[in-house]
Amino acid sequence: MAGHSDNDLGLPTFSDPVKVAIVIAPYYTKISNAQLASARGVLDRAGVQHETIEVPGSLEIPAAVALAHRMSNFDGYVALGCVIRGRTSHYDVVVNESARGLMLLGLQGVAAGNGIITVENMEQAEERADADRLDTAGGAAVAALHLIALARRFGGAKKGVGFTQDIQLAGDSEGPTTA
Ligand SMILES: Nc1c(NC[C@H](O)[C@H](O)[C@H](O)CO)[nH]c(=O)[nH]c1=O
Ligand SMILES: CC(=O)[C@@H](O)COP(=O)(O)O
Repeated sequence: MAGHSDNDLGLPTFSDPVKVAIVIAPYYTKISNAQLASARGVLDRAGVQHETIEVPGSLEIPAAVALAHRMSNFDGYVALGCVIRGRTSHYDVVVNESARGLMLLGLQGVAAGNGIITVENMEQAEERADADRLDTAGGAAVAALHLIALARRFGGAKKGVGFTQDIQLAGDSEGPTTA
């Protein structure tokens, strides 16, 4: 089990191939190496194909997910990063806007697990990146897989979730991008 949860949903199984993008901001090498190892381990155990996309910082992760979702054929995404509070309010910008971006994509039907660690110091980051302790990266990979399974269970739902409008992206002839 990842994080503080005492509930383990296990790994979903898939009858058709699944392709996942790990989108990582390797801001702190030791942390990102641990995150990658855990997330890749979960995806390998699930029998899922995956590839890794790197961006400079966590603030770029939602845009990278949106670009990949629009221009490639991934079934889901695992967002990995580590944001450690500094001496200004920039921490709040990075944390809040990366989370908001991923949530908005999720509400548009993008299957994304958020494994961006948001902490006060490196000690807290190490505890959350450690696969044998809080394992937030593994948890994000499991979350993405469950959202992919949900999308397939609903048959790749095409209509919106009711309170968001699918965004018609410029140049999209087939209509809004959905999962
Ligand atoms: N301080 C951290 C950052 N900051 C960089 C931003 O994410 C972004 O790349 C920059 O503002 C340019 O747009 N990013 C992290 O992932 N972690 C940090 O601790
Ligand atoms: C999360 C950040 O952007 C932060 O690390 C930057 O540090 P500072 O707020 O001291 O500029």
